[in-house]
Amino acid sequence: MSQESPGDQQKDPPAPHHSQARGGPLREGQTPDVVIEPDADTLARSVASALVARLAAAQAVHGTASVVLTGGGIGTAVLQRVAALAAEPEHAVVDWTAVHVWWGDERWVPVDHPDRNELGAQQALLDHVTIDPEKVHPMPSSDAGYDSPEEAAAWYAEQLAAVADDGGAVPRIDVLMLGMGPEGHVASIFPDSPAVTDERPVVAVRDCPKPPPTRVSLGFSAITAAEEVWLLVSGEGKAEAVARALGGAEPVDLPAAGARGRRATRWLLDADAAGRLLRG
Ligand SMILES: O=C(O)[C@H](O)[C@@H](O)[C@H](O)[C@H](O)COP(=O)(O)O
Repeated sequence: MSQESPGDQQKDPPAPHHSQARGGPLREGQTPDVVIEPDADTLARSVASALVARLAAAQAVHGTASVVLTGGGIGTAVLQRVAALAAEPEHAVVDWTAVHVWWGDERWVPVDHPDRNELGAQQALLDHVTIDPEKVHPMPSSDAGYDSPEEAAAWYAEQLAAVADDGGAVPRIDVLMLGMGPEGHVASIFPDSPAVTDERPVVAVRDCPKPPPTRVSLGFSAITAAEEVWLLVSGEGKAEAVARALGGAEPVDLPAAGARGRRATRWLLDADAAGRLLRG
């Protein structure tokens, strides 16, 4: 994204790194942006720069910023790059003590389990910046004292609602990042699963086809309440799902197709993940 960053709202979208998706039953104003970088490392660097810029801009307007993190390889690589930027005085433009940090999903495992997305985010970013612990909102772990993931999901929904300033269910979320599985799952919303149609902002997910089988996830009502949804996708194994999502797949078949932001939806891809998109 040397020419265009996904967080830059001011510029017109130039080719070749930035093109409009075609097809699909999208309403006006919902057409996703597609950004294609040559490889995963370049993608992580450019998304990190864009995220820092977007959060700094949100802080300039609102005083605080709010981000939803994702696990996964590219999501974690982005956080590592954000930490690197925070260590460079000329790029340390985000006040991390004024950032609300949320998660898109979490595995129902003990707090110190390596599968926890929270642990990955701590190691990649949160241990390397000065944060306000009151503004960091991990999803509960299985050993946190909740009887069930359903109870934990309800608690997380309360946390979101508690800081929503308009009496709504979800606070302003400036950027919500999602990885995508090769079959099109986002957060822990899997194809043909009850979470696809669950209208609650936070849901318990059981019998996941990918281990661990039990999780807590934001639902579509929370995901689509975000100002901007950024889908971070790298690798050839995702290329078909990317093409189907941008080609108008139904969210029940391919949940990533239902991940849309209020103001922007950005598909941030490496060349391998973009390999089956039609050009021209
Ligand atoms: O267990 C999961 O549900 C996955 O970890 C998922 O949340 C992840 O974000 C995507 O599958 C993308 O992961 P990659 O970026 O590693 O491909």
